[in-house]
Amino acid sequence: MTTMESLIGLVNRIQRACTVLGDYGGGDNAFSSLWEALPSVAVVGGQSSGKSSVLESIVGRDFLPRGSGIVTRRPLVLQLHKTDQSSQEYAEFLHLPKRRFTDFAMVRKEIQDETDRITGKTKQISPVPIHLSIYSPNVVNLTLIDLPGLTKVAVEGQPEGIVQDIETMVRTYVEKPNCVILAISPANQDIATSDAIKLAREVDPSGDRTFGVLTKLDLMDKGTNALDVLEGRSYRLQHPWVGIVNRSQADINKNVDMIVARRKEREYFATSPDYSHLASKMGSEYLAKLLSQHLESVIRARIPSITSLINKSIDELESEMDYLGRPIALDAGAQLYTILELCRAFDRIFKEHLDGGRPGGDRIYGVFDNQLPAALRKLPFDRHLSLQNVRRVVSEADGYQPHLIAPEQGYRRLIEGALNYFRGPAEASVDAVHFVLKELVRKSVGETQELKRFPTLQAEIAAAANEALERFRDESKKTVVRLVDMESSYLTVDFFRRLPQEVDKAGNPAATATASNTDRYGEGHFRRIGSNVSSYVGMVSETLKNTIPKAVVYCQVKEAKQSLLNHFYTLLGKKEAKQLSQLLDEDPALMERRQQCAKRLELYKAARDEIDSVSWAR
Ligand SMILES: Nc1nc2c(ncn2[C@@H]2O[C@H](COP(=O)(O)OP(=O)(O)OP(=O)(O)O)[C@@H](O)[C@H]2O)c(=O)[nH]1
Repeated sequence: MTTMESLIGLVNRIQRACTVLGDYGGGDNAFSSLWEALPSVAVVGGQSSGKSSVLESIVGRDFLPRGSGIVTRRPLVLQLHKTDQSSQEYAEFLHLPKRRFTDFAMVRKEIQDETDRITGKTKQISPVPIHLSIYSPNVVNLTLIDLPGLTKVAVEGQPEGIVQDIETMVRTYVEKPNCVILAISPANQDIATSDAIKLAREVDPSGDRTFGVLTKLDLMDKGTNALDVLEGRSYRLQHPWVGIVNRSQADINKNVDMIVARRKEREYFATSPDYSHLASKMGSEYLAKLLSQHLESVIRARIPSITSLINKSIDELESEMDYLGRPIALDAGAQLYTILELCRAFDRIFKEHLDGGRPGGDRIYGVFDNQLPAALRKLPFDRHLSLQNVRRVVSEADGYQPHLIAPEQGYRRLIEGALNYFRGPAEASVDAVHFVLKELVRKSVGETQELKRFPTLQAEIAAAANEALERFRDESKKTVVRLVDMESSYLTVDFFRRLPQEVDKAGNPAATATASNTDRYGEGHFRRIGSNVSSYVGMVSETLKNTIPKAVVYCQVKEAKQSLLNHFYTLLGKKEAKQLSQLLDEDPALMERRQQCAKRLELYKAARDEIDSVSWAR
C-alpha cells in the first residue's frame, strides 16, 4: 500500500541521489534535470518575515542559523521524517553520512560551517543545496527547501550583486511548475508590499501552487486584524491562507521551548476573538499537515510523468554511451583485446568497400577494364615497327653477314624491344590499384565510428595499413614486370611455325617461299617482318591484358583483404602495457562527456529502482 511516508520518502531519496550526482537544477547543465521534475516545497519570504521561525516551528526545534545580514546563503533541503513516539530525535546531513546529531545547536553550527565551506567567508551565495534530514516523532513527513530571504539591500561585507543573485536563485526554484511555493508574509506589513507574494504572483499567477502564510498576527496594531487576508479577500489563492504566531524575539531570548511555543500558538487561535472561528485551520502544526498532504498528492500525480522522464532519459543516455563507447579496461590483456576489436571493426568496413556494400571497390575493375586496355592501345608500336626501324634493327642484328633465310636475330630484337613497352602499363596498373586501395583505407578509417574516440590508434592503423599497401605494391610490381619479362624470355614457337600458312591464308602471294627469295631485302620483306612482329606483340598484349589484372588482384587486392593488418598485429603482440594504453589515448573532451553520462545514468537507474521499490496503491 502506498503510504504518505513512502511517497515523500521516495522523492527524498531521489533528491538526495540528485545532489550526490551534481543534479540540483539550475539549467547550466547539458542534461535534463531530474531534480527539476521532482515536486518540492520552497519557502520564500522577505527578510525578517518569519521564515526561519516558521520552519523551526514546523520542525519543533531551534536549529537554523540566526544573525544579521543574509544568513541563509545556500538552499537548505530540509527532509522531515516522522518516527515512532518513543524514538529519539536526531538530524543527519547528506554530506556527513553516519553522523547523528542529537544536539540541535550543533546542527545550526554545521549549517553555518557547511555554508562557508562552499561560499567561503566572502558571504557569497551558492545554488548547491545542503541536505538535512530530521527524524522525529514531532514532525510530519515533509520536504521543504529553505531559500535565502529576499532582500532589498546588501549589508556591509556582502557583495554588491547579492540582492540580484538571491532573487535569481529563488526564482529558478519557484519558476518550476513542480514547485509548491510557501510564501511567507508578515501580518504587520501591507500584503500588497510582500516580497513573497510579489514573486509568487509573477511565477504562479493563478495561485495554484502557492500557499500563503501570514506570520506575526500577534504583532498587529490593536483593533486591526488580518481577516481580509486570511479569508482570501485581499489576495486570492487557490489554497486557504494559514495564519501563524511564532515565538517573539523576547521568547527566543528566553529560550522558550518550541513545543511550548506550539501550545501557546494553539491557545492564541483558540482564544482569539478575531480568529477563533478559523482556529482549526491556523497554526504551524496545521500548516505542516496541510503541506504534507498536498505534497503527497502532487507527488502521486507526478509519478507517471517522472517515470516516463526517467525511462526516456535512460534510453537516451544508453544510446549516447553506446555511441561514445564504454570505458576502457585498465589491464593490458583487455586493452589488447579492445585494440584488436577496433582493428577488426576497421578491417570489416575496408572489406565491405572491396567486396561491395560500400562504394569504391568497383574502381579497381575500372582500372582493368579501361585504364589498362587504353594504355596498351597507346603503346608506340607503329613507330617501333615502322619500315625504317624494322630495316635498321634487322640490319644491325645481321651485321656484316645478312640473314640467309629468316632474320632470327632481327625478329628477336624487334620483339624484345616491343615487349619492353609493356612494363609501363603493367606498372601503371599496379599504381592505379594502389591508389584506389589507399583511398579505401582513408575512407574506412573515417567511417569506423568506434575509432573516433582514439585518435592515436586511428592514426596508427592508417599508417600500418598504408605501409602494408606499399609492400603489396612492391610485390605486385615485381610480379607484373616478371610477367612481361617472361614473355620476352621464351617466344611462342607455334606462332612462328604457322606464319607462312597464315600469310598464305591471308592471300598474300609474296609470302610463299619462292617469292620471298626474290624479295629478300626489299621493302615488302621488311614490311612483312614488321607485320609479323606486330601480330605477335598483339597476341602478347591480349595475354597481358588478362594476366596483369590477375597478378594485381593476387598480390594487392587479395593481400589487402586477407592480411592488411597482419604485420601490425605482430607488432601489437610485442607491445608493453604502457604502449598499449598509449594507443588507447582518448580525446579528453570525450572522456569527460562519458563520465558525465555515466553519472547521470547511475542517477536515473537509482531513481528507477527507488520508484520500482515502492508498491503503488491503485
Ligand atoms: N511576535 C512575533 N515575532 C515573530 C513572529 N515571527 C517572527 N517573529 C520575530 O521576527 C524576527 C525575524 O524572524 P525570523 O524567523 O528570523 O525571520 P526570517 O524571515 O527568517 O529572517 P531572516 O532569516 O533574517 O531573513 C525574529 O525576532 C522573530 O522572533 C511572530 O509570529 N510573532
